Amino acid sequence: MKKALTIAGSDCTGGAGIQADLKTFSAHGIFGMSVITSVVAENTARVISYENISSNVIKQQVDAVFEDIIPDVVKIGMLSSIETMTAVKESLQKWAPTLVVLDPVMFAKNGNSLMASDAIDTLISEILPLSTLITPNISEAEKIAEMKITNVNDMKCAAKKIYQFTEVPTIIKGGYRIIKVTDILFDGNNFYEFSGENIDTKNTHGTGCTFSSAIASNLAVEKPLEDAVRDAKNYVTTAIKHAPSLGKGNGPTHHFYELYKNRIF
Ligand SMILES: Nc1ncnc2c1ncn2[C@@H]1O[C@H](COP(=O)(O)OP(=O)(O)O)[C@@H](O)[C@H]1O
Ligand SMILES: Cc1ncc(COP(=O)(O)OP(=O)(O)O)c(N)n1
Repeated sequence: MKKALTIAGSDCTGGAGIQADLKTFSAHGIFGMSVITSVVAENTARVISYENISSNVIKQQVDAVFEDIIPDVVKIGMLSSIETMTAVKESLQKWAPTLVVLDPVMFAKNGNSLMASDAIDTLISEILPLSTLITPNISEAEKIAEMKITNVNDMKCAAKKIYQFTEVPTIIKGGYRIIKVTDILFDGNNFYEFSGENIDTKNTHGTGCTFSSAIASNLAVEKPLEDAVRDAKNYVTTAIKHAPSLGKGNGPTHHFYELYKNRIF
């Protein structure tokens, strides 16, 4: 069985963060493991507060995983402070995982910040270059590439710019922010466009976490990058389409629709 590790924050309502990542790994038949960086008190409507786990405990969690069960892929989500980023950087340098999918989480969909504003430079200089794939949404890509993105051409320009200073393939998620739900991948040589059905729904809590974990799962089973992204796109589209409509805000998606669609409850 392939194994995946997520290094991310905990969403107590289960739609995003560590919880979404573990559900996505499981839905792909991957053994999931987790290192918690931050505990977030959040729901589908708001982020109430969060508290970061100490650097020591983050590093010890990573050591505990790697000295026993070596993951085939690492997915990174919420790293909210410079201290957290430094701890994760040191752990990655120590254990040198071959595949690292980085979702550079900065804000929750409801607009609440999940990363300190003084940490972005550290993210760019210390964490981005240690990744094998970066998966920003439009606003994250705007901050990393330092440019405004309003259309697919801007997405391409930003993905190329990020590649130029990181040498890491980058996929920019169009999500609901661009008219068409198109995601753009630049792998250093070519651009790839992934378009999916645009679902008119508010149930998109954790879509970024789910998408990047699905890509990580597909890379763990050695799918080529383009196939890994295409299959992850189909997975997240299905998960959004069949969301269970929970909560008062942006509800979570259905991570297990394909497994349970024929089951009568
Ligand atoms: N309403 C939607 N219909 C279909 N796909 C969507 C929708 N919203 C987001 N997606 C897809 O979900 C994935 C995650 O994107 P996004 O929601 O932008 O990430 P994030 O949660 O990081 O902001 C992308 O593949 C995006 O195209
Ligand atoms: C603990 C935690 N991590 C990440 C996020 C952001 O998740 P994302 O997939 O970008 O989706 P939204 O939550 O923004 O809908 C989070 N909310 N919590």
